[in-house]
Amino acid sequence: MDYEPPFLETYKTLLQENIEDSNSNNNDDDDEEEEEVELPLIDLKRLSDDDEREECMEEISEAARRWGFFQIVNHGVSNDILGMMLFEQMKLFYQPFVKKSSDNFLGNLPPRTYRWGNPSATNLRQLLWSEAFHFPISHVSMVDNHHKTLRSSIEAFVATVTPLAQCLAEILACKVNKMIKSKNYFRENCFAESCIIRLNRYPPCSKLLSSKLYGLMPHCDSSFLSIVYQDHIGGLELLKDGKWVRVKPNPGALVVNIGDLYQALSNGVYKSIKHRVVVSQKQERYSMAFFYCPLQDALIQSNSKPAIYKKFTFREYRENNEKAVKQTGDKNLTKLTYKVNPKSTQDADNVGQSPRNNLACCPNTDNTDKRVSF
Ligand SMILES: O=C(O)CCC(=O)C(=O)O
Ligand SMILES: [Fe+2]
Repeated sequence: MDYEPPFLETYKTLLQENIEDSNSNNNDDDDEEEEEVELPLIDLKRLSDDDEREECMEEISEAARRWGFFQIVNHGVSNDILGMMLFEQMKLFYQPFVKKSSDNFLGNLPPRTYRWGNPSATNLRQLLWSEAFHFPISHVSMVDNHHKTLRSSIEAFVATVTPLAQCLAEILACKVNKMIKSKNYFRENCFAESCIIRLNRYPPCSKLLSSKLYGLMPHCDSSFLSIVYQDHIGGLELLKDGKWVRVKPNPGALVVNIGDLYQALSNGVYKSIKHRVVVSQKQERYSMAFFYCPLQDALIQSNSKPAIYKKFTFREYRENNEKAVKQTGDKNLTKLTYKVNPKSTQDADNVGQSPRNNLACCPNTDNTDKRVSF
């Protein structure tokens, strides 16, 4: 199939060495089957009901504290838009590999808009059995007219998912006592153009390899929060109480997860949880992630005292992530370097301690404020 990236040819040596190695050591540590869990499911329709709104907001906050992950229905992003996105995504990935990987395939976009595998992998775990198109939203307008239905679908998706992300961010903020100084923090710092979208495809993978490599390595997202649409195949796993668990796929819902920026802003109340994607032996899988991010110079500083994290700008954080990936292969170390007291045990694993329900910046305390809607 001419659309598949040449994983086997490109990583031949790495694959041979590591497979021989693991066969002779018989040390496959991932034989154990992970437990499957259902993420807390939140019906956002309840936000429009005066009797249920408060309880629904509380559930969102609780899920973000305890799980760092939850799923939402009646979120306002229509099935038509999601269906169109999936259709466009499949059309894109089914283009021949030589075309997808050529310069200017989509127009005048930066070279790493399309990415696959991991050129710097030194072992199988780093290889990444996946391909992705990664667009800062500010680049979407540069997609040329050969792909205009892709461009218009992304624009329609972004137009509904950005207010959804802002609404969730504001609900989370109002549930942590005095977390941010201004109730307009997200409106002033996050815009559609500061966000990122990533279209993922995970090709099927042979039985021999599928247990030895990842579609996406364990990572935390750098966003405030991420909103993910996935198909029915499954493969997303997250670290829950120190153990990897499989997330039961629900294509009728969107998955929301807390990113590093929100963990820092909430002074560790909300958890940016490590997650990864494992690959299927039989079927390809699609997912689409929207990363709700601020402008590069936005300051991330929790107003809660004592602060667990030093203040930083998003630009600084991203640059340090890039350095950490180059030096150690693991961007997750960046979060630790921002801890005021790296030895302190008070962090995101120690959640649920802070005073709650001060609604000083809650979108609903001011009943005239109806800007947050679906
Ligand atoms: O494919 C998924 O379900 C998750 C994708 C993801 O974690 C990411 O793109 O950061
Ligand atoms: Fe992620």
